[in-house]
Amino acid sequence: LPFSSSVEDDSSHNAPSTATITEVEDETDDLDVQNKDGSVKPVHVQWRNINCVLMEKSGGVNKEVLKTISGEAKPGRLLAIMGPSGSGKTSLINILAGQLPASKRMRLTGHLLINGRPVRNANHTVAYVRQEDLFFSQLTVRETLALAADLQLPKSVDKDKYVDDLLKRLGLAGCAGTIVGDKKVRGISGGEKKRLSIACELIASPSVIFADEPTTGLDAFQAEQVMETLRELAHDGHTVICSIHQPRGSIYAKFDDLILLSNGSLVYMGPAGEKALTYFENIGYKCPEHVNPAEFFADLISIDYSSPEREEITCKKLEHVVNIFKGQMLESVYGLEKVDGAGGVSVKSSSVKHIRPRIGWWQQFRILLRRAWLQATRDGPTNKVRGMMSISSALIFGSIFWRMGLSQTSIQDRLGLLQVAAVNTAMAALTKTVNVFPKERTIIQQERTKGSYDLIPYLMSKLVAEAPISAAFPLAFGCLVYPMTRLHPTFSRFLRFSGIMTVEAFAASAMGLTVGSIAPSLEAASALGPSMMTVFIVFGGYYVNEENTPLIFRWLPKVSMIRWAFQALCINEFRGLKFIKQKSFDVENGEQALDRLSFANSSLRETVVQEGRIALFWYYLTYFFLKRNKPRYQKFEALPRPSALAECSRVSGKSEQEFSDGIAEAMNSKAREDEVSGQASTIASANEDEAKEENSNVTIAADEDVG
Ligand SMILES: Nc1ncnc2c1ncn2[C@@H]1O[C@H](COP(=O)(O)OP(=O)(O)OP(=O)(O)O)[C@@H](O)[C@H]1O
Repeated sequence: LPFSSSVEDDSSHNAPSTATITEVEDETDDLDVQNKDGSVKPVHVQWRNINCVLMEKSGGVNKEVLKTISGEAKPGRLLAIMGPSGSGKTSLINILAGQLPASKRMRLTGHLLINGRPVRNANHTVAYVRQEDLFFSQLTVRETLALAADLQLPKSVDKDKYVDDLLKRLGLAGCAGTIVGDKKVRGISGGEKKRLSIACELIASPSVIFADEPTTGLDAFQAEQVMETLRELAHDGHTVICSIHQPRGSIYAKFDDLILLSNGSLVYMGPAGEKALTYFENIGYKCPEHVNPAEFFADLISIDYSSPEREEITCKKLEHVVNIFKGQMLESVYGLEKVDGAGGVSVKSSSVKHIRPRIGWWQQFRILLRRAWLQATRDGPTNKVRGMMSISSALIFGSIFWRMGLSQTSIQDRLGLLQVAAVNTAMAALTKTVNVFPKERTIIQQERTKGSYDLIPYLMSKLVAEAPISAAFPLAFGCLVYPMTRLHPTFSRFLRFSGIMTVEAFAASAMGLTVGSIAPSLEAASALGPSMMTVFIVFGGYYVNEENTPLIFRWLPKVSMIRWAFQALCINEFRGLKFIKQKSFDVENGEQALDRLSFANSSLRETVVQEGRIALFWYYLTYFFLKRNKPRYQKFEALPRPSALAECSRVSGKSEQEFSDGIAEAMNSKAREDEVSGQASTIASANEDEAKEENSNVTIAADEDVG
């Protein structure tokens, strides 16, 4: 269990004000998540000279998000990253968690060490509690945890007991039976959601817990409870790193260590509490009595943009405190030597590893089917809206096309009704899916990052769970519209009518899944889905005859789910129908009507098979895009090793420090690239070698190459 506490006493709990970094004794090669007795394995996270730069398209530096940030987080301690808005807290926490969203415009350099080793060699498990809490809204707290436990824990673990322990430990026992809820249905509170997020993350037994602004949007009491939870987890042996904007005094008192950031620069890194205040007092900034230290720091390191004079004064003050801390840091063991000496200069991989699911496809399918079923059947508001839409549109169309009869004009009415029925069914299914799936996609991407399950069982479970519900709405529509309009009046035709609409709803829903898996946001999906569907409506078989379609668009009717549904509905309706003939050129029977639509030679079976193929095609595309569009994280770029650094510095005419600080810029500047081109291959080969041989003679080889 993640909670059993047995953390070795860390003598650095009372470290001096400028935190010193000591290499953690790592006696075993195995950096497993837990010790054999089940306690959390201590993980020491260290980072050096992290530079994160946003580049302009032209190659120049647009913004320095983080400027040469170094620090550490120790097991058994709660580290808070504080700073004004835009100071780089989220960026730093993302980098440390190995989950900084990748961007072509971003350059990330520096070192990240886990228990003294480059992060790629580490085997630690990371939990990341994000600002946004994403859950399946219709599941209860207990169900949410139980499903996560079923997917992530080995068979040998007593899952019920595990979940009970988690619920108790995180203060969620009281709301275990309450649904999580969303904007439409009220569920648990914001603080409970945050603690549920933490609980879900704890199932993987992480050694390091990251929490990005865990108190945002919570009231004071809830915020206090969430922070208390994180503090307890830290004291249980986890390494806890959280970012926080401006905590109240009682929350600040829970922090063991503190990082202060402003404008991407490090203002302070060391113990929180009195020691941090003493540090600032010693450099001339005393916190007045009875003032919340967090507020004091915020005032000290924020830039006041109210007037040019205030801006200049506050910028100078900030520069002053940043420089003082930089000086102290350079004097301490924060310097480059120790890390570089360890032989690891470039860290090319992020700490996010691809974890394989623990259980087989069948079990994954069963668990996910249960979740999808609960979510689909309990989502009362959505189902109610869909039901009402189906009934109201059936009543409207039923009234407009009331008792059509068998006159010549009824042929046009029939075609109109069948077309609007096909359009209505497709649109309803598509809209429902694009409104729900983008959020679900984020959840499944996060779960898949944790290795909870594979995509195929997920998609299969979704299809199976939603099938009865997706079929219910077209059936309700058909039940009303069919007798009202007096379509071909046999029961078997009615059943086929409903079946065709259901298959079409599946195809439209599958297209909604694809749109939801490629669109970057819910808004984009809501715009993209209906506009794609409009094209399929135009080529839906009613407005443009396929034979008259320009060659370039000929493929469109073939992939339009509306066209195949319309064609199938027409075949179902017209075959065997006799019309009242008054003039010689009148249409005598349904076959003739089908002939005029170019549908005479196709069979119902063929059209339904085509519709099924379209559904499968969209399902496959959804699978493809979900697989392909998994979150990508920014990687650290290679930095020169000391010897090469010295040579680069000599060539560029800059000091080593200057060269190191500006390396991201240098990497992107064409001119500088040319300047250091002689060293580029050296650096690359040195870093490649280093991946193979940690401490060997790579540096010598690099030196020789440079020579
Ligand atoms: N991918 C990006 N593209 C553009 N700007 C970015 C990107 N990532 C970070 N930034 C900028 O870097 C700065 C730091 O951002 P970050 O989100 O880390 O700050 P923060 O301290 O967490 O802010 P807040 O407290 O408001 O969340 C901001 O000015 C932000 O606009």
